[in-house]
Amino acid sequence: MKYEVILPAAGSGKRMGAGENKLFLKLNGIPILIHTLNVFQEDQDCSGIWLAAKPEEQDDIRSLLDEYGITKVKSIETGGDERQHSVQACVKVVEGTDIVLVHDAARPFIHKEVISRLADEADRSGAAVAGVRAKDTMKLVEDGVIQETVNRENLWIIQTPQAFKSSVLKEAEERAEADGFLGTDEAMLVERLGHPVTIVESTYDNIKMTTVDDLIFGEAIIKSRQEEN
Ligand SMILES: Nc1ccn([C@@H]2O[C@H](COP(=O)(O)OP(=O)(O)OP(=O)(O)O)[C@@H](O)[C@H]2O)c(=O)n1
Ligand SMILES: C[C@](O)(CO)[C@H](O)COP(=O)(O)O
Repeated sequence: MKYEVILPAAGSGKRMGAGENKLFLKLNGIPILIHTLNVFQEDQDCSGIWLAAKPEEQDDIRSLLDEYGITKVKSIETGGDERQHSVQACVKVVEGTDIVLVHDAARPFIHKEVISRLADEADRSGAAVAGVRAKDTMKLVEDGVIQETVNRENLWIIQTPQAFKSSVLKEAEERAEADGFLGTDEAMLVERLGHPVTIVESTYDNIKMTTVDDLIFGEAIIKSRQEEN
């Protein structure tokens, strides 16, 4: 199933504490942003990439695209203060296919096979997100005190990509903007329309590079994949 992908890349990486956008940090000598872009550059089903980036970082990103031979980027839009605003900037202009994926530029290890299942499922149901089952015992805590142990059978940890029919994503973003609603992922915006969102089982190594520990995990994932090949 052919798709376009939106990659929000306009974050600050505060929790990484590197003093710069974490997407420029290198794993195995290559910037995190390029690892993520390479996944979609190499996927035959991806017909175009729409990036959101800070204005002052766009020239550096264009240089990286040239250096690493990334040719599928159709547009670099100006990101906003919140992730949702960055995604919104791209949703307003994305065109090309009926299926649109949104994927954190900070998740460089997504598998092609998961992307493919997400695009197929979005084509069938209109909205599908990647997720993994909660593995640990889960508790609801208030003011440092456990309120209850939550049945983890029904708990999923949600990742990106999140895949949508273009019309569903555009309506969800428009309604959120009009209502001043801010969510932490696109599924939340679609859920509030009353539209069902399906889960596609992903992998635990599709981590978001968020804190310094993730750089160590990231290097280990790359090493283990190199050993597999
Ligand atoms: N205003 C924002 C905030 C985030 N993002 C992007 O959304 C993805 C997930 O966000 P997160 O991991 O929270 O990144 P940061 O905002 O950079 O991190 P932090 O919250 O630690 O500052 C990243 O690819 C990030 O670049 C974005 O495009 N625009
Ligand atoms: C969209 C997301 O990756 C799903 O897990 C996540 O919500 C984004 O992370 P953030 O740290 O809340 O920006």
